[in-house]
Amino acid sequence: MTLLTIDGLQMYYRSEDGYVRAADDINLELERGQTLGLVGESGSGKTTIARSIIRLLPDNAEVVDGSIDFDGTEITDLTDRELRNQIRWQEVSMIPQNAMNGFDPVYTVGQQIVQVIRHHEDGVSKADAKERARALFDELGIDPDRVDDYPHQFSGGMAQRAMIALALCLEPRLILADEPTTALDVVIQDRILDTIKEMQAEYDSAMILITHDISVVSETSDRIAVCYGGRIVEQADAATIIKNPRHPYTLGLRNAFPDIGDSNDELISIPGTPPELVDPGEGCRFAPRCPFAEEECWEVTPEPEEYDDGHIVECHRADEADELRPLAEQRETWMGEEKPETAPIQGGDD
Ligand SMILES: Nc1ncnc2c1ncn2[C@@H]1O[C@H](COP(=O)(O)OP(=O)(O)OP(=O)(O)O)[C@@H](O)[C@H]1O
Repeated sequence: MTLLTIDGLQMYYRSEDGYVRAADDINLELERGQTLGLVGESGSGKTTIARSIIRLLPDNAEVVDGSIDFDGTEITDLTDRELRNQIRWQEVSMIPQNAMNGFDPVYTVGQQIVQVIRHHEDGVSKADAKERARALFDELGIDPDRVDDYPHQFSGGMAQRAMIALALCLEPRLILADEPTTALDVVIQDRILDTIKEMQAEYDSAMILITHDISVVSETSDRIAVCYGGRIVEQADAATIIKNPRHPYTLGLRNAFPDIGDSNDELISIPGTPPELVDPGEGCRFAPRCPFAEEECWEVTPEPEEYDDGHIVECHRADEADELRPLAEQRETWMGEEKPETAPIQGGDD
C-alpha cells in the first residue's frame, strides 16, 4: 500500500538572482514500512525534498508546483496549523543531522518529549508522558533518569539517540532521517543506524534515509533514489541501483564508495562541481561532468524513462548502460578528454 506519493514537485527558493530550483519536478513513491534511500552530493536537493513533506523550510521556500499525497491527504493544501496538528511529529517526524539543533536548549530533553506527546494526544497526564519518555530512553540504551538532563549535557551519540526518542514517541508512519549519523564518531555511526532500523521495524514506520554515502543506503534501503542538481536522476530497488545502475552519475557515485556491490575497488571521484540551480537552462544537468555526454545531452533535458519494473532513469544514454558500465569503472574515463565548456545561461532578472 502506497503511503507517500510526490508528483511533479517543484520546490524553489527565492533569491536575489532568481529561483534556486532545489527540487525540480520530483516524483517519488513510498510504500508503508518501506525504506527509501535518498542519495546524492551536497546541494543536490535531498534535504529540500524531505523538509517539503513536513514544511520545515525557510521563509524564502516556495512550492511552485506539484503534489505531496500522504496517505490520501494532500499536504500542499493544508494550512500551517493543520500541518502542525495533523502531520508533523504525529504522522511524519524528522531526525536531523545534528540533534543539538533539533532540541531547544532551555528545556530538558524529557520536557520536550512530554510536550510533544501531550500536544498531540488528548488526556495524557504529564506523569504518563514522562514515563513513556523514560521507557523509550531505556529501549534506546540511555539511562531513563537522563530525561531530566538538558541537551548540552548529552554526548553527540546520546543526543542523537534522544532525538530518535523524540522522533518516535508518537509512533509516526514516516520517519525522515537526514544524515542522522554524519555528525557522529564513525564507531557509533553503525550502532545508531541499527537502532533507527530496529525502532522503525518495531513501529512498522516507513523511512526516507538521506545520505551522501551510497554504501549506507545500499545496506539499509528497499529503494534508492539518486539526486543530482535538484532532480532525481535515477530510482529503483536497492539491488538494481547497486548492481545495474544506468545513469552515469550513479555509476560515478559507486566508484566514490568502492566497497559496495561488484564495483571496481578503486576509489575514483567525479571531477567537477554540481550545477548552478538558478536558471540551469536546457540539457542534462550532469552533462558538464559526464564522460559520456553527447550533443543531445547538452541541448535536451532528458525525460524520465522506465526500464524494468520501477527502474526510472533520466538519461539519453540509459539504454547503453551495459556498454558504459565497464567504462565507468576506469579512472581514465573520468579524467578523459576535454569536455565542452559548461555554458549555463546565468542569472537574468526574471
Ligand atoms: N534557504 C535557502 N535559500 C536559497 N537556496 C537554498 C536555501 N537552502 C538551500 N538552498 C540551495 O538549494 C539547493 C539544495 O539544497 P539542499 O540542502 O536541499 O541539498 P542537500 O542535497 O540536502 O545538501 P546537504 O547534503 O548539503 O544538506 C542547494 O543549491 C542549496 O544551496
